[in-house]
Amino acid sequence: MSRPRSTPASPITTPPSTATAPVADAAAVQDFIAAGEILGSACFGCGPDVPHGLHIQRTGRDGTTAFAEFTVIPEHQGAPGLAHGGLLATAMDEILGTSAWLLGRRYVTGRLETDYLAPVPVGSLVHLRSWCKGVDGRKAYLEAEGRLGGPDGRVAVRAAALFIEVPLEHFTAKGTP
Ligand SMILES: CCCCCCCCCCCCCCCC(=O)SCCNC(=O)CCNC(=O)[C@H](O)C(C)(C)COP(=O)(O)OP(=O)(O)OC[C@H]1O[C@@H](n2cnc3c(N)ncnc32)[C@H](O)[C@@H]1OP(=O)(O)O
Repeated sequence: MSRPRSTPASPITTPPSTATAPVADAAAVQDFIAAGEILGSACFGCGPDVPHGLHIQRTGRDGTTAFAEFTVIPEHQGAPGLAHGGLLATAMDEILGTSAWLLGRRYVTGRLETDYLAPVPVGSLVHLRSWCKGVDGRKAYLEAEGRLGGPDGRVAVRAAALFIEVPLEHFTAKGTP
């Protein structure tokens, strides 16, 4: 059996040689407030009004690196006593999206790749971190991880993603359900 790769990224989520270093936008926090007015409080990842949502709390940022945490509750269970893998991918998506928005533009997930390295028991406090590795036109290349036992504890889940910049209308225009 081969060992896990040192990065979760496939060629699709690896920045090409033409990518530039990410630059955090100082106005992004203000943009988040405007984004919050659009997104509301119903986000499954971070919305406070979703009864069994993840209730992810953003705890800080450093450049384009975003930090957050959430607690796995019984409603998040998959296999007995353990967090559902899809739910952990959702947590990765949320923290990746937060890092992408620190770039000061509007991004959505185009591709999400997730590695599960250790089981996450119900009751765990999961420490999330995400950072941007590069930007190439509308594409942003990001990675994320979720740790147990503290912000520098064991990595239980990690992800790589390609985010695509979109116009405001992506969120405001109503398509056909
Ligand atoms: C107090 C309140 C605080 C608020 C604080 C806010 C903070 C904010 C936190 C947000 C936290 C939530 C984070 C959740 C984030 C989601 O979960 S977003 C929801 C899930 N994602 C979606 O719904 C996206 C659905 N897909 C689409 O809408 C469209 O496919 C896209 C992604 C916009 C792209 O469509 P398009 O604009 O027509 O562009 P297109 O030409 O197809 O693609 C552009 C380029 O990207 C490439 N590409 C696109 N998709 C892919 C792919 N899957 N694989 C490879 N390449 C791809 C294309 O090949 C193309 O490449 P080039 O030809 O330019 O080289």
